[in-house]
Amino acid sequence: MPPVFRSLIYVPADKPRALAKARGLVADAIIVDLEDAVAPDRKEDAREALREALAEPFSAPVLVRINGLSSEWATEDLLAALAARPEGLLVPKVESAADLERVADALDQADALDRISLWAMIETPKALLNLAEIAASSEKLPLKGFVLGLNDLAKETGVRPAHDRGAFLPWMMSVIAAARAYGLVAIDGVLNDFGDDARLEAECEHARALGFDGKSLIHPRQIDTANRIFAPSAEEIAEAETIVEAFARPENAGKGAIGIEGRMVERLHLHVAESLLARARAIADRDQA
Ligand SMILES: CC(C)(COP(=O)(O)OP(=O)(O)OC[C@H]1O[C@@H](n2cnc3c(N)ncnc32)[C@H](O)[C@@H]1OP(=O)(O)O)[C@@H](O)C(=O)NCCC(=O)NCCSC(=O)C[C@H](O)C(=O)O
Ligand SMILES: [Mg+2]
Repeated sequence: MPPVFRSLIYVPADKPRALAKARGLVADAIIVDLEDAVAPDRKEDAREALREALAEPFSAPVLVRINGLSSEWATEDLLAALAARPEGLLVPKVESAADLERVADALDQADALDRISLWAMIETPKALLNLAEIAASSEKLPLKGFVLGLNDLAKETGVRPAHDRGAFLPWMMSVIAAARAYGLVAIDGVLNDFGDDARLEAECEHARALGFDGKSLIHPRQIDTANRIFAPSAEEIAEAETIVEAFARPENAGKGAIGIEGRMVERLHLHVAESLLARARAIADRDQA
């Protein structure tokens, strides 16, 4: 089954009510945050809350976002995260493959390399310049995906975020190219205006059209929109079924390209259709769980 990551919601580790709520949310992953959502003087409390929270099950896989590797909190965060046994670690401000190797070494020492996946935040100019080597590190490290950090990218580059996200487009597409080259999941950045449903819908449609698998979120009200837009629509499923059925007909056996309703359809489209149907099945399974 292909992985399903339509919606990944950040939850500040030091907000007990939000953590309690997150346990039952229908997001595809929960990111318990020790980094930017937690004030410097709350870092220790947040680590303690993380340990307590992960002692009980969540309805979705949990990733823990540690503080940046160059921060004073990184080592303690790593230890706390490893003890809490999440499904994944989200590493912010990754700038090179060497950064991920450092985290993987810590996982290795804790005998956790085979049970905790790594996710890299792409949110600095150096990460953009080093995307190829960061993605290629997945050949030896348990790197599962990229999560865009558009707030930090705006801060670090001077880009002024606009509704159409035009200035981010080349970087977003570079992330998609690097992710696809190495079979990684690609997740769009957050929309800070969590009360703006129309803008959320537009950003999800935009990200899906660019090839992203899902969106990172900051508020529970954003989950349903992301889950709906990053899932294949009924129309797309029907179209994919038509293609699969057409290629299965005896008269089309051995043909590389066929015509369906006035349109050329090649075997590569059959593979796209089969992937879409597999994703739709995986999402149906996830939604029933
Ligand atoms: C953004 C918020 C601070 C808004 O909080 P608030 O005004 O309190 O929201 P509500 O009153 O509407 O909350 C309603 C109930 O929902 C719960 N809630 C709110 N947010 C979450 C959440 N993220 N997960 C789970 N539950 C949540 C509240 O507890 C209320 O429930 P109850 O108390 O029972 O009534 C707040 O939403 C928030 O803190 N969001 C997460 C912020 C965060 O994590 N930020 C860091 C990640 S984003 C980032 O860093 C991006 C990246 O790195 C980049 O560079 O771009
Ligand atoms: Mg950030």
